[in-house]
Amino acid sequence: MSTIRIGGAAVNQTPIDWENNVKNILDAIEEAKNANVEILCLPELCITGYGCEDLFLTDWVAETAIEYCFEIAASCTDITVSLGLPMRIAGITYNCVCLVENGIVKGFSAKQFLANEGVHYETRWFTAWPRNHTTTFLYNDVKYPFGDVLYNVKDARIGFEICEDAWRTDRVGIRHYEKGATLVLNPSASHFAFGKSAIRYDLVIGGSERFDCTYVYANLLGNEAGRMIYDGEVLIAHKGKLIQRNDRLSFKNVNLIYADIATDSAETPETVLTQDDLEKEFEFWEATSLGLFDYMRKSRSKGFVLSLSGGADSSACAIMVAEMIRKGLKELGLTAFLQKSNMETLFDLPALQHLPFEEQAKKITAVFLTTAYQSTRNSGDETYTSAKTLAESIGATFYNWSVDEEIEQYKATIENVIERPLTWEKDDITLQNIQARGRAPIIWMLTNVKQALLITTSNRSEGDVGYATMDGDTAGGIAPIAGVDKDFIRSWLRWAEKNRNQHGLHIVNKLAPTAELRPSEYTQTDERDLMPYDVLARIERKAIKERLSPVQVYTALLTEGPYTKNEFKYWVKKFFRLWSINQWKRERLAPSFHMDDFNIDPRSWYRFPILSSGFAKELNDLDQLQ
Ligand SMILES: Nc1ncnc2c1ncn2[C@@H]1O[C@H](COP(=O)(O)OP(=O)(O)OC[C@H]2O[C@@H]([n+]3cccc(C(=O)O)c3)[C@H](O)[C@@H]2O)[C@@H](O)[C@H]1O
Ligand SMILES: Nc1ncnc2c1ncn2[C@@H]1O[C@H](COP(=O)(O)OP(=O)(O)OP(=O)(O)O)[C@@H](O)[C@H]1O
Ligand SMILES: NC(=O)CC[C@H](N)C(=O)O
Repeated sequence: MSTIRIGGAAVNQTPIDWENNVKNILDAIEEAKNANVEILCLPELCITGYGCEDLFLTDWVAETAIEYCFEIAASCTDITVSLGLPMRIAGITYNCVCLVENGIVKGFSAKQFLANEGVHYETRWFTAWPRNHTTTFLYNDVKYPFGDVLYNVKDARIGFEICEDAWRTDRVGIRHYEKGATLVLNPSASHFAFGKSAIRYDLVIGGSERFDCTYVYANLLGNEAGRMIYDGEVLIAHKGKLIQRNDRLSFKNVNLIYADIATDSAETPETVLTQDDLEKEFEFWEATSLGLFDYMRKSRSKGFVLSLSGGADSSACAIMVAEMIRKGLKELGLTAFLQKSNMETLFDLPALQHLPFEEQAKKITAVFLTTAYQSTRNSGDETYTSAKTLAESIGATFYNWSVDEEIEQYKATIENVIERPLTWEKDDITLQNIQARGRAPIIWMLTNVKQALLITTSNRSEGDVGYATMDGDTAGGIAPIAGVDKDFIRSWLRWAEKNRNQHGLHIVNKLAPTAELRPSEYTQTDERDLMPYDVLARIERKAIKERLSPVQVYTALLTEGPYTKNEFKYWVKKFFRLWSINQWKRERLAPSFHMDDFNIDPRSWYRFPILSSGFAKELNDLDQLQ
């Protein structure tokens, strides 16, 4: 039986980091050649990185990319490789892939369906290539086929579906099948979102069945450019069966898999795999760990600083950094993990090497994560104990100080100039906000000392309704949990205590979320200030993801229960009112990771005017309903 060995590799690229990107590509090719892979698929736009944004409109990025493309091509001896790059022809940019066979460029295929939904804005940079149209591209006096091209390599006839090309009902593979393709390669840059892998399985396995072909799918890997995380999924399917897949969300730079396909028989290979079906909590843990690791090293920061209140949000962020370290150590090993973090000079490696795993992880966490509990007179003992217990359990450095004196000083200065005392009855928000702001300068100061990243603990529910003090608890450079709602964060913490053995969470998981900004006699809780978090999450989904009007949201909630009409009406009005006046805060939040099937970040998924009527007519219509 004659077979062909086909592979796909995920690579962890960074926009215009030519050295890193080319090295990863060459390493993937080398690894593939060592494994006798004959045809290798690499991800979309892997030479430049997918997230170059308006750089795709420059001439020089495309010019540099094509130079690197030919340089890499020269080293592709004894193998066929696909290389993704932007190409500019007569001032128009196309999203392309180059096929190289044994060191020779065979041609270029251009993307026909551009991704322009949710987090994708490809039509801003690229022009879609018309189907069935082929031209030539002239480079160094040689003409190469360009456009909707099919390639004959060994016994295979190769066609490309470049990511979104496969996501349409009228997908490009249909025409490739009609033209006799036997192998479809799919170089992708498909952002991570909960449960999204299942859709890819349908496209890949379904495509291989429908087109009676072998199908190779290779996604980008890692937090490429700041907000989007790519899970590095690689799938190989043959005539309706999944025959190879990799582990997603790896900390490695290159993640290669391959399979042997019979070219002279209709038989399907013996090993048939099922879907890598991860639960949402597990995916959140893995994706956020990888997102943080890449963000830290690509921003050249030395670890993280966190204002740790002992409540759910800051504790979730602390656990994520601890998990990032443990995952990195397990996957890469001690030396490689510290080297990749650019932090190895901060450690005595020989001393660390002899420690058991958890001891090692704790010592590293002490350097990577510095936390501080910052009390005011309204802080409770329980939150202090919770913060301290958690920090100790993961090994983070923990400081405890009071910011009361500074806050009292600010208060006295203002009282002096306005010539009246500030009181909780009259000045509630002012007195709350100064406490949240009083914590910001000193935690930023510690962050500067450490040359670290300040984590902001903002979550999506808070972002919906602006329940945070600007330049206070929003202070920070990265917001790792801003892509998920508070209800989910709380359930994830319970999951992490049980499933990740994070025993330090036992106090956090018993506390009711509170800002702890009012004196204790006011018994402040988030849900009293706002509404039950599960209702907030339900309204958010209907209003933002499903794009329903206030009346439509209210009507849908009534069918679900279990609250009264008046309660729902009050909360829906509150949501839309707070949502609209707080758009400016969402514009100013630190970069956050896209996690769910929607988010509220105006720079990635959801755009909304900063100034608007505040749904005046729509909320009035809701009021009129019986
Ligand atoms: N469109 C716009 N563009 C620019 N600025 C705009 C603006 N609209 C209002 N503003 C300004 O925004 C300011 C008000 O915003 P800001 O000072 O942030 O304060 P604000 O949103 O009024 O209040 C903060 C809220 O967050 C809650 N909080 C704070 C801290 C921590 C926690 C917690 O859960 O731990 C909760 C607190 O209970 C309160 O409900 C005003 O000065 C207003 O002029
Ligand atoms: N006593 C404190 N010490 C240190 N940081 C604090 C303190 N109180 C609040 N913060 C900071 O302000 C952020 C916002 O508070 P918020 O109440 O929204 O979150 P949380 O306390 O982590 O969780 P929860 O809302 O469940 O109590 C905290 O995550 C933390 O970073
Ligand atoms: N790069 C792309 O074409 C991505 C689009 C595709 N719909 C995805 O989300 O995976």
